[in-house]
Amino acid sequence: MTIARALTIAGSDSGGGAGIQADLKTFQELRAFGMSAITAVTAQNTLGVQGIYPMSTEAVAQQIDAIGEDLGADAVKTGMLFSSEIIVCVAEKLQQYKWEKVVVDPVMIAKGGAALLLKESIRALKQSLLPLAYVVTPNIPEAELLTDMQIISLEDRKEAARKLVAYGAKHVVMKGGHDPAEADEIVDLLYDGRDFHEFRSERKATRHTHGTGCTFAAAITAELAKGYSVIDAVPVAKAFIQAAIEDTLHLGQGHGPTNHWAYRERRNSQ
Ligand SMILES: Nc1ncnc2c1ncn2[C@@H]1O[C@H](COP(=O)(O)OP(=O)(O)O)[C@@H](O)[C@H]1O
Ligand SMILES: Cc1ncc(COP(=O)(O)OP(=O)(O)O)c(N)n1
Repeated sequence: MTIARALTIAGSDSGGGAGIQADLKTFQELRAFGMSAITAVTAQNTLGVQGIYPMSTEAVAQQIDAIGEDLGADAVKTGMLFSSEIIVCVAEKLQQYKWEKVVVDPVMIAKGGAALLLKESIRALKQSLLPLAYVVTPNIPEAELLTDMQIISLEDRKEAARKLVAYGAKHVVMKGGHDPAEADEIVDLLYDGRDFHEFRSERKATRHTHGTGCTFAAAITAELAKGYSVIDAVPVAKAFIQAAIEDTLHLGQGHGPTNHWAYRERRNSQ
């Protein structure tokens, strides 16, 4: 039996809804063996981010080496990278181990407003990491900052996706959760450098969406690790996050986490 191996390089969320914790839960639920390299430790819960403690680049590099020299990875996801130094270090390691199935979730600002990436590091993300991205998964505000353009319409999103491919990403999945129109339907847009594909779902009226972006990108990563194509991975990730949002856990006093076992439970009961 072949075991799909998925590595996440991201920050730790003590509240368990986003970051490394969301990624590993998602990998496990989708039957990929999860591994991690932690870039920063955050003290965080459903009310917000209370503290950020970045790791040294030596510590990040050593964790990645520990996996690259022994277990290996079929797909890699990057999340919160915090600084230009960590971005450059991760980019070097991705190249050293020749990892190609790389999902870059360009995490910048948490829902509560905390900066998870230093403003001056957006340039490093663009220059060092985007050319290595097999898939990049920005939300609309992240896509705006990466492309220096305002995104209002679907046409704007398409223009931004073309720019991201011009920067070197092979595929763009632009998430629609932050659509300024707040429409009843959410459209996540996939661009493969040639064609656009729209993935539509019902917008749930809930405050329990902490970690949706991490979970969605981790689900894509798990599917890629298992050998599926991007066009096949995105609908699975979409069904995974929809179930995780709908079957809410009602945890915490603020933006609660999503339910990472909902997708499996739904399938088991079919
Ligand atoms: N209220 C919601 N109802 C249903 N799906 C949602 C909702 N909010 C976000 N999603 C889905 O969750 C994923 C993450 O979206 P988004 O919120 O845009 O990203 P991020 O968490 O990075 O800000 C996307 O697939 C999006 O369609
Ligand atoms: C440690 C850590 N990494 C990433 C995030 C952002 O996660 P995201 O999925 O974008 O969800 P929100 O924070 O926006 O709800 C995070 N909060 N912490």
